[in-house]
Amino acid sequence: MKASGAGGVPVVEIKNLRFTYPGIDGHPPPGSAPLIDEFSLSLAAGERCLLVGSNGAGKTTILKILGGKHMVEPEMVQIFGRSAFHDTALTSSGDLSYLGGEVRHETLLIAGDSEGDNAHLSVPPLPTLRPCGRKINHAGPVSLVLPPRSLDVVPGISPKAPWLTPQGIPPRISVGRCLVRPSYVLRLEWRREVAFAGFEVSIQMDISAEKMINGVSGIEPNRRDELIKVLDIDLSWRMHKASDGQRRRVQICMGLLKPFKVLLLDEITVDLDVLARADLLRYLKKECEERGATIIYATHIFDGLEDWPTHVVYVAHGKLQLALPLEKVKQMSNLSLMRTVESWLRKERDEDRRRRKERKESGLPEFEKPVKGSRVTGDPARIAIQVMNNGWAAGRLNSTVAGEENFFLSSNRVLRQ
Ligand SMILES: Nc1ncnc2c1ncn2[C@@H]1O[C@H](COP(=O)(O)OP(=O)(O)OP(=O)(O)O)[C@@H](O)[C@H]1O
Repeated sequence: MKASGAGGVPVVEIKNLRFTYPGIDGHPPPGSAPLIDEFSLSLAAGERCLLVGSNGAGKTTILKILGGKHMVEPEMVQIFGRSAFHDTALTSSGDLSYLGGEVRHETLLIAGDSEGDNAHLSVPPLPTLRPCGRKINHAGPVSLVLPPRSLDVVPGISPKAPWLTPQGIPPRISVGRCLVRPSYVLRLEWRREVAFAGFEVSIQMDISAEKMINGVSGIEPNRRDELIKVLDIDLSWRMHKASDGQRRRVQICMGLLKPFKVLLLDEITVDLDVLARADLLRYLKKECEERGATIIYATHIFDGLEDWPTHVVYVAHGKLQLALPLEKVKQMSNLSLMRTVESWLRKERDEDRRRRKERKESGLPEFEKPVKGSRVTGDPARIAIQVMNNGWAAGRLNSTVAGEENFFLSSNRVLRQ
């Protein structure tokens, strides 16, 4: 099934997307079913797509793939005809913006050593990413590997890793008792249970909202002022003392400062009061109508959304179920949008229950057993070749380490001082 924008050139194009969360072994276990499968969608400039589905349906995964956070084959997901994962300029320019929800995937830069510009083809296997005795046992996907001279395209270098600067990385980095000679930088992601602003700056430290917002350079002052007004931000708020909703407003403001062309929103309005949410939705609609921005918004909150989207996309079990213009949805059902979606989800749940009952009655386990350690994206034959070429399939490296220890340095040539 496929949704098409109103005849315009597609800005967002998903073609037969197939994705399974990769793991550290880099190989697909036999029989693993893809999490997202045969998913196609196309959206044009100015369109606002509401992405709906039950918990675990795959909405966040789809948004993150669109945001270039998971590797898929380039032709499967294109933004302005470019692969979001491979073409990092899409996000670094601000053209493509992802604003995540409560549990945010934070970026981690790892320096290591590998030869040449094709560093991304020779990422060392996981064990070599454990220098200094630090254990990496829980992870985010490897989303980007860059040779150091590409470092300036990585947005939001964390101030917690002062050795990483937009100018490049020094020839030697000292970490604890280790001296690392890096020639590539790995960008990993991992889940973190605290709110973060875009730009990888913690928004729970003792810093004013003003400093955070004005600290982003190259922003058009009128746009900044308008966002501060729309989100009703008091610039004197100290972030460590702000309420969840106040912090969330600053996070959203920072995520919208650059005039995005495509915005991916993964439920970010949970902490907002009714007024803030309504004003934000109005602002986003205006961005689409006046600037031709395209927005995909995954949410479970339908308040104020009745006439907001131009399209509604329903995903269940990683598969596209419906992708329709809002008018078509309204023609299909006399109910409100929320009640319509509720009826879809109810039907899906009843189907699931019926299937489980049938399995049980025929002596099978009620729930299908997930294959552990699922691994691969795209066509298995092609992936096999990629794995052979680079010794690395997109993997997840999860970190349970918090605070200062968030930043790992790794190398397959770690020198002792
Ligand atoms: N890092 C991960 N590794 C393996 N599986 C994952 C990972 N993240 C999510 N999943 C699985 O992928 C499926 C889809 O998750 P996803 O977060 O995309 O769903 P969602 O539709 O956004 O759900 P919700 O509405 O609850 O936010 C779930 O079954 C989830 O368990």
